[in-house]
Amino acid sequence: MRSSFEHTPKALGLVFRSSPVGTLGIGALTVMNAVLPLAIAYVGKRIVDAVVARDAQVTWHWVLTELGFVAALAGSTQALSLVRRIVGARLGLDINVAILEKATTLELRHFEDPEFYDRLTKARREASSRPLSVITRAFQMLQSVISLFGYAALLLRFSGWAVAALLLAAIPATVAEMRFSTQAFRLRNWRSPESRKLMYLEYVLSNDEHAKEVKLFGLGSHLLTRYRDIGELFYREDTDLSKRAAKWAYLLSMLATLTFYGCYASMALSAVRGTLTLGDLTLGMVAFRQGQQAFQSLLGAFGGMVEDNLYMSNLFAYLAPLSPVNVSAPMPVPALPVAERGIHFDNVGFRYPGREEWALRHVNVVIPARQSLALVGQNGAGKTTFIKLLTRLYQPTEGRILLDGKDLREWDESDLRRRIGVVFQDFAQYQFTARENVGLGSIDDLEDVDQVGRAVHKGGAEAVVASLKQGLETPLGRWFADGVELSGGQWQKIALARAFMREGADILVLDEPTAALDAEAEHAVFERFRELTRDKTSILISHRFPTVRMADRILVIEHGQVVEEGTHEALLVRNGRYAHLFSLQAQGYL
Ligand SMILES: Nc1ncnc2c1ncn2[C@@H]1O[C@H](COP(=O)(O)OP(=O)(O)OP(=O)(O)O)[C@@H](O)[C@H]1O
Repeated sequence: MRSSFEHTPKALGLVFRSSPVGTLGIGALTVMNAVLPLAIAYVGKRIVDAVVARDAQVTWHWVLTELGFVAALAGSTQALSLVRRIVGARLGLDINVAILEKATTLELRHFEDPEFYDRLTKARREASSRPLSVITRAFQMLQSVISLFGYAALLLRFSGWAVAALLLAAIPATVAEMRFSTQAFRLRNWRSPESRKLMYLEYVLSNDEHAKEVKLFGLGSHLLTRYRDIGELFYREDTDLSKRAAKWAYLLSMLATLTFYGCYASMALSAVRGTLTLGDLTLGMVAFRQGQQAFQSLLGAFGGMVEDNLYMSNLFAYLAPLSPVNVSAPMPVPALPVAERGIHFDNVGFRYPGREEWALRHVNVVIPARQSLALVGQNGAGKTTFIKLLTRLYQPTEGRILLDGKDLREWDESDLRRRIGVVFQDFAQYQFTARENVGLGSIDDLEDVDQVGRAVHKGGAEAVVASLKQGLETPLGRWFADGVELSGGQWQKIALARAFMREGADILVLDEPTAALDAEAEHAVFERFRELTRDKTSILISHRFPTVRMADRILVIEHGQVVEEGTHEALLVRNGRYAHLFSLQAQGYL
């Protein structure tokens, strides 16, 4: 039971911090909504008594009083729903911001971890509405308790049995409701991976990125069938549960109705016998029925709280501090003669989370400052992984990486980011303006048009920008009005320019961002890149040898290990793996 409510105080805190005045407003209006119906019931009795006594003046007086109360109740009910909407809107925004804020602090491994992704989806799904629901229900419970005590006090004047019957008859229905809401929660949580599949299929079927392939390969009906199959399964499960819940709700509400009519009959007979006035009978009936509703609503709110707490456990699990990365602490490796400035991979090994195989193993590489290095290897050899480790997107599973003699793990995140400029092969295409697409490379200089201009020049994107109607201020991509879609190669030049925004960076990494360029254009880009990075450390990955041979030094990676290294010429003389790959390409096989 305790665990059913453990998130309630946190949720209340969340709502209160989001809208303190609104929360107090909900509290005050809820109390009014509880007290006014009691007053109306009592006034009703006085009206009937005055009518029976044939006293017109008193009747008028009470009728007008009741009118006043009813008007006040209508006002407070409206105000309550208005305040709730306002508080809900504020809270929805605040929680979504908190969820996204958390997302910005996540590591790459979290986004690639399906379990964590599930948690994020679950948190986003209902999180913004549940905390408000908790507070609404808490106040609803308060309102019901006040009403219940009021009606019970009114009823006690006639019969203690009536009060007991009132309370007992509502319990089974509530227990059933609680059970069904727990089952609904379990069902939705359990099928959350399937829900993500559903969302993904929806995405593939409805976005421009996939539209070409979906049409040309005729995937529409196949994907739609998959979508429909999962959707139909969900539909069946949901309707089954709803039907069962409705059946039990009906049966158990009949129990409450029977109790009500039992009491009604007994009080009516007392009135016939003259032991109860007509006013008392009216009051008794109103008190019984409303009391029964208040009690049911109390228990309903209680069940609802249990349900909200279950859903909120998803939100709080997501927002909870993350477990530290499961890797060895900096290893007490004997100090090696490292270059004063430069990068040192010291016996580095890495396994992706949840994978058995090593993506990289026993990598020992020293890259002195200002050297240009090329990584060569077949698909899946581990080249990108090498870059991900160097940029600390992942941390080595074993060994360590030193930058200027200091373990990467000990570097301050922002210092490290400032020093490294990277373009990955799957770089992002932001649906923003050209200036923003470039400027995002150094967020503090987003507005600095001169710096953006310099980066555009270095990235070789001048012609691209010149072809845009509104120049740098042209929105790119097709998502928003007036957006201009670029070709793959043009996007790559924009992404290159983005990397050059970091003017302070002394390590530049290009992970095959030029695949969409023709061989000549790629060569030109790398020549320029080499020129611009003469006094910097540069690392490039390319499958094209004319580009690769420009580097001072080449590493050949195979199955996660460095198998050869040296200059282009030295590697050719060696006549090993590199020479083999080179001759294949020279003959036009690669
Ligand atoms: N996010 C990931 N999660 C699990 N395994 C991964 C992940 N990314 C890569 N791998 C695996 O790690 C190995 C090395 O991949 P990596 O991307 O480093 O290769 P690469 O040499 O850059 O290949 P390519 O030339 O195709 O870009 C591959 O076996 C790949 O399947």
